[in-house]
Amino acid sequence: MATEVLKVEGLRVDVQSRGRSASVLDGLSFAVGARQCVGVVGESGSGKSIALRAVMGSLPAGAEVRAGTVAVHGGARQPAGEHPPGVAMVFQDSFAALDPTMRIGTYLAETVRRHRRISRRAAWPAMLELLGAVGIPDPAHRARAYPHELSGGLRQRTAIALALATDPEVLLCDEPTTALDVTLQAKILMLLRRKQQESGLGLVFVSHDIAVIRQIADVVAVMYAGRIVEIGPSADVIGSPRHPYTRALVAAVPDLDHPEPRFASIAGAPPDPFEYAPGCRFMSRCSVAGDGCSTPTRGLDGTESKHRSDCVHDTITLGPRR
Ligand SMILES: Nc1ncnc2c1ncn2[C@@H]1O[C@H](COP(=O)(O)OP(=O)(O)OP(=O)(O)O)[C@@H](O)[C@H]1O
Repeated sequence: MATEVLKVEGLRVDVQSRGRSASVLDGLSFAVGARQCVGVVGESGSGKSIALRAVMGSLPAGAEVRAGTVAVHGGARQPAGEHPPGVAMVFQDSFAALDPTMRIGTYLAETVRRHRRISRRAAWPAMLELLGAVGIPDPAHRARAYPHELSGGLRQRTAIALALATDPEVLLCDEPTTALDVTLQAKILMLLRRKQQESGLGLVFVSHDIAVIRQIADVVAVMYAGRIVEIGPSADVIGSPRHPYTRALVAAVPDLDHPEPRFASIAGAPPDPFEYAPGCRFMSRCSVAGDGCSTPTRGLDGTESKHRSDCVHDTITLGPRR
């Protein structure tokens, strides 16, 4: 792998509800190289957002990091839960990222000024350049708008510009293009790709849309019930999935070349985190589950695992497949 810009190891996050506690992330480990994009897919509730927020050090109330480390740019491993330097995030909800009381140009220019330690006068054109780079038409005019005066698409692009204003080495993106139309989505993906090439930016890109992930990700991590169940080069994971869950997920994508595209869905629902049973969490929905899938074992990182290295059907790791 190229220079590693982010390494996450053994991340565990617990949430509390009515006096009970559940691990919604369980021993998550992955790495991102410079210019690399790690795409994260999985059903709703699998822990994609919580994973990014835990790495960013901005978990919602009620969620807490219980274990794990984060290292940036080959530096020392730090306990997860603090905002690591050089890491920025684009949230699903772009409203939350912007200050509703400030014109977007003022807010963005202020971020640029503080980060680059330049004068207000110098920050203004730099801000306009950023707005232009994310495809905002007529930046000088738009810069005077307040967040609520912008369409969802323009606001989302402003949020991306804001994240890029800090010149991050790693950008965590939580469904940043989901609300945008296909053309705009493609533009944003191209912009992120360009940033990767220009500045070596490493990306972690969460999406429920495998088509988008296939377009942007070099590596795909598939999450199920708080664990990564399969991770590897995207062509392999999407093209020839090994884990029964990944297979079901890929099979659920409609065949868009078919005259009448049809969605298949995965029967059943993911387990409630407060009810996680020992062993494989996909077992109850798995078409090939058998004896032994409910026996807990320990993975290399010490976490209970039936889903990863010891799934009877798969051995799922980064790197070339034999
Ligand atoms: N603030 C919170 N308090 C308690 N539980 C939470 C909190 N936020 C998330 N959870 C729980 O953590 C688990 C993972 O949620 P998360 O939002 O990370 O899933 P996701 O994969 O990002 O889903 P989606 O695709 O719908 O955004 C879920 O079971 C969710 O109910």
